[in-house]
Amino acid sequence: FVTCLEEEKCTDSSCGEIDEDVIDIPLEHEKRKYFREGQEEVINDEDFVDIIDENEEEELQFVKKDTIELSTEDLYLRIPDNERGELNDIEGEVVNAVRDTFEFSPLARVSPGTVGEEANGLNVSNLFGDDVLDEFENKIPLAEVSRVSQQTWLEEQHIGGKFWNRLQNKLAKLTELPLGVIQRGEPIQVVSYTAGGHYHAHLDSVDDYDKPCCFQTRCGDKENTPQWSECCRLCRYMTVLYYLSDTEDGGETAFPIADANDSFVEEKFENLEDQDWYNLSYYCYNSSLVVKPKRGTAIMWYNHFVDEETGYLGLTDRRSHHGGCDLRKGMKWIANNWISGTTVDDRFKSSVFYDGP
Ligand SMILES: O=C(O)CCC(=O)C(=O)O
Ligand SMILES: [Fe+2]
Repeated sequence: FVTCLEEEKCTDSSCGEIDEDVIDIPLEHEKRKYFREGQEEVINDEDFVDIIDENEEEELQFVKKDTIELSTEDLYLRIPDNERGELNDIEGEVVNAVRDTFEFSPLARVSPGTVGEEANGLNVSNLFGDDVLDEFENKIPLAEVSRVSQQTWLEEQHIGGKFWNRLQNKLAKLTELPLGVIQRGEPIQVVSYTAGGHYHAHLDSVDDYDKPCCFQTRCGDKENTPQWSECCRLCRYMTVLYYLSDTEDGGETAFPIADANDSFVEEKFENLEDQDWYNLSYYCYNSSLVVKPKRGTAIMWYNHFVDEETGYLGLTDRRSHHGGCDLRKGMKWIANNWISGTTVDDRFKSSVFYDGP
């Protein structure tokens, strides 16, 4: 769809020429405000947001924290446990598609053969696989390795258009962003951890404003640009993280400085070396927000501020640092659904992940 929200930004004819997948939507919206201001608020029943899918009359609800360990109630949502709930679909269709691929022993996880391997039509990678190998050769403790996990990218073709569309519609309602914003985002990333696995605190997005957004960029002659490419920067406005499994022991998602005020954030970064608060193998439970994975639930948060002048993607919010704590037993499965945001200058640039209807 085409949106020309502010008349003066385009003439009638330039609007007419814009491809259907080009989006011009400032990012400010109700849920974000609710999130930012919600820290101090008591959440009443009537504040809960019901999101009804017009076609299927399913609903998503924001729920209170009685089912989970959370210090901030309003950023948690639960998808109903009914038999055909969205995440049960993900559990069935997505996880089954990749489960065989991911069933490596902890040792296989760091053997060269598993790095960038193709299996069941999916590319599996150990992110920082080579680093992990180096670390192992140098006998550096697992706790010092920033990420120990496996991940793969799921696209529409892997799980089918029907499911993909339903999920995107749900996300649009959930995030209160236009469907077009959801559609131009990256594929879904499925991540699994075995015992000892973790991902130390990090930002999902970056502030490297010399580079264009990866979701809008083709590097060299590549069809689209890998999310980790050097030529571009991640522009992940929001993260929606689905829990595809419970965890028996450990494996929480931690936000070490989620509730920090500005000066506290500065302090945390000034003394980073001393404090090492981002090392979740050691400091998971010092975090200001710790979420215990529960299958069929999801959390979402904002990685960026909205630029106050333009209403488009602003700087990253360092309070959104987060990661996965050490899993001590069994397996943990999650999926990341990143929602891309564009800067004002690139607002008419299309996404490499979406060709339009
Ligand atoms: O495993 C988790 O709970 C967090 C994962 C994460 O932050 C990521 O994959 O970017
Ligand atoms: Fe992350």
